[in-house]
Amino acid sequence: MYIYQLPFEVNKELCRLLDSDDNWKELAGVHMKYSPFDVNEIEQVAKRQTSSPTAQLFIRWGQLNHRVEELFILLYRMKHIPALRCLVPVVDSRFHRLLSKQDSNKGVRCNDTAGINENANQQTAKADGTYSSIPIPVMLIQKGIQIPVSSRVSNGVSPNDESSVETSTNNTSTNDTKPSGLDDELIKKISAIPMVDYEELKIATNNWSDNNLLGRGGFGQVYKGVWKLSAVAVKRLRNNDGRSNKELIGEMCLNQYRHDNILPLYGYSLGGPEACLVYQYMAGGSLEQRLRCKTVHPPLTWSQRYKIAHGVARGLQYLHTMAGTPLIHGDIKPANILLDQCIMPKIGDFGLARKGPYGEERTHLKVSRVHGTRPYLPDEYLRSHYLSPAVDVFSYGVVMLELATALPAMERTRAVQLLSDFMHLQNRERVDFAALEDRNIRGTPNSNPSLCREFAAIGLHCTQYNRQERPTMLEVYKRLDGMNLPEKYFP
Ligand SMILES: Nc1ncnc2c1ncn2[C@@H]1O[C@H](COP(=O)(O)OP(=O)(O)OP(=O)(O)O)[C@@H](O)[C@H]1O
Repeated sequence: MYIYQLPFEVNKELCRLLDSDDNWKELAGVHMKYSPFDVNEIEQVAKRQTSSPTAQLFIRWGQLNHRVEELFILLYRMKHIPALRCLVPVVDSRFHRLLSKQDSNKGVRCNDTAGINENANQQTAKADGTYSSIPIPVMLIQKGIQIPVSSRVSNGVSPNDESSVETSTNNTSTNDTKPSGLDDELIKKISAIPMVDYEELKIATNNWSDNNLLGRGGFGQVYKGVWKLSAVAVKRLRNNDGRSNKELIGEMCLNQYRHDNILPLYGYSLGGPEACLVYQYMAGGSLEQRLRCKTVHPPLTWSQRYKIAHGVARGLQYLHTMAGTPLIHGDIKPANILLDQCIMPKIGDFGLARKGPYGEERTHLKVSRVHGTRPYLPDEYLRSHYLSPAVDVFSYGVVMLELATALPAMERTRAVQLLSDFMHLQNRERVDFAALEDRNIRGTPNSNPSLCREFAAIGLHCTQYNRQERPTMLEVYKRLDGMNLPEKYFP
């Protein structure tokens, strides 16, 4: 049942309970992740219409196709027992366990997923391993059971990208974070993301027509579609295998981070033959396509390159400065930088993102597995498995070198295969980087040797071997922002 289908009496009682002591504000701000601005706006609308702010909140949240089971989980997180009781008649019986647990613990937080798992699994898993159309958190929990995270053996190379890496060590004293860890925290995060019916996506993409195919990645294919009158890109994850699920869940966890330079996830679908993620469609394609001139668009101008560098730096510094725990993207590369019709960049593909070290005194985590794309990863991560925001800084540096030169990050036929190594060598040999400017614009009216040198210098700084010598993303952003450039360069 969707929120907007809540029976009148249940809705009324919930509004009464949540209006009291402004409980709805905690629900909206803390659990549904509305900004203080949105919360204030909801309050103002309710005042103007002399209606219940909770009712206004439900109208707004309900427009995103949220379901009562999702609300039930958020209320469980709030430990709001009367509101949970009120919802009991309209949520699936598998969720009632949460209430009894909450009751018996008298407000002590607990992790109930194990109990639900067993229960839900028995009731809804079909013999062929597929799942019937059931409430989404249960579906995820079931899928979580299927993901053999601890037993999965790394193959070292991802199927589609020979330069992608995924290595593991036997180090047991790691602080690795598991995007697929289906705990209470995860349920809280995913429950704020709208679920989309698989059939709707099939229609949106013209039955997965080849004409709608935008590209292929390591996790599956991406199709253009029109969904609810909006242009979307639908990532159809291959076969629900462990890695795809892991990416799916990782992306969902990250969806709580909203920023102009982060690709918005509109929804997800788990009910069909394949899991799908629905994103905003980015008409400008990926930076990878633009740098390799794989589109009908002309080569990027320098003001566009600047806009991209500036926007990606802004998005990354946002992730890295999350209160207490930075968020590390882990796979920054041109293929994961999407451009809208105005060349505003948005960082996508959060499947490998992880929470970084907590607290100011901790500089890095030692992780058990290294994920990502080799030419964009620094030595300390590849060899020592040290994960820190400096990993993203290094990757960003390689992207800056590519923006300046359009040379590939790794070239097997080049004497020095890695672009970062190659550019450091050129620097030691005092080569003028203007001579390495993207050959598509070098010598044309669009050429800008000084900006090319500046981009290369930032790229070299970010790809310093010692991570302590790399700048933070905030420093990079400020350096870009402080450049004395004509008006047209500024986003
Ligand atoms: N939101 C989007 N709008 C427009 N095109 C997109 C969008 N998302 C992805 N694409 C296109 O689909 C291609 C495949 O994307 P996907 O994220 O699956 O793979 P990738 O990032 O290239 O590789 P991998 O996931 O293995 O790192 C992209 O290169 C891009 O061209």
